[in-house]
Amino acid sequence: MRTDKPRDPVAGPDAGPEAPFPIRLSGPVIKGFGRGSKDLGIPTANIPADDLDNHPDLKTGVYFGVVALAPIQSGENGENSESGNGNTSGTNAHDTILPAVLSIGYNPFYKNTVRSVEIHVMPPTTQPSPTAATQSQPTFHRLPDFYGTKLNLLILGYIRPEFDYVSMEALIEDIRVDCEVARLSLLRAGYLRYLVDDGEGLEGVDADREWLVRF
Ligand SMILES: Cc1cc2nc3c(=O)[nH]c(=O)nc-3n(C[C@H](O)[C@H](O)[C@H](O)COP(=O)(O)O)c2cc1C
Ligand SMILES: Nc1ncnc2c1ncn2[C@@H]1O[C@H](COP(=O)(O)OP(=O)(O)O)[C@@H](O)[C@H]1O
Ligand SMILES: [Mg+2]
Repeated sequence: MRTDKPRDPVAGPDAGPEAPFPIRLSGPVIKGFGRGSKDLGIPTANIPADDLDNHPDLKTGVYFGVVALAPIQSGENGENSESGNGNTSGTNAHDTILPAVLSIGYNPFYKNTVRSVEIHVMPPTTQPSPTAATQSQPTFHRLPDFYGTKLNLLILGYIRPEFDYVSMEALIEDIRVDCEVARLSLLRAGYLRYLVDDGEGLEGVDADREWLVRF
């Protein structure tokens, strides 16, 4: 169970990801238990946990990183189904590397028996955070549904273990703080370079950014 200890505002070393990070996971977005949006108001894109077999030492918990979504396929007549997809964020998620916060594990609050990998995609860091404590009514980022789309995820750091909670409100509040920790963590130069090309030409970073948008 979570204690009332104040949370650290950032996670991971300031200089940038430290081994075993960055970790690459990818897969098609699959159906979960349908709780993220319905119960919590926090959509999470679930991907198969199979890739975790390559990382047997990776513990369950909450992590931050960056994601990219495969481009939307053109329709039968060659038209792009992008138009009218209801994306109100002002950016095309399918063109962009976006910040993310994720949980890997058994969701102790719900007592799942299978391990899941669930990613909450956040708005670009250039936009105001919808989950900031200063918002009168914090809300979680929502895109048009993208089930079946291939998603590439680069995990850059560990935030905390998974907990059980006394109430759903307490779980939601902790996930809200996770979003803020992820955002502030990614705004440091050593992490921001995964979201935005900093022109430094760092070999590992460039290779990871290229991998992210290769589908
Ligand atoms: C950043 C983040 C942190 C989470 N932390 C916890 C946690 O500590 N304990 C828990 O039981 N579930 C946690 N969850 C998982 C939620 O309970 C989960 O997203 C919800 O059950 C939705 O599942 P679904 O995708 O199967 O619908 C977390 C999810 C996210 C995105
Ligand atoms: N910001 C977002 N992050 C992740 N998924 C999102 C987001 N906005 C919309 N979605 C969509 O919502 C779905 C997840 O909703 P959720 O309620 O967690 O259902 P499920 O239990 O099927 O995973 C994702 O698969 C995706 O299609
Ligand atoms: Mg989900």
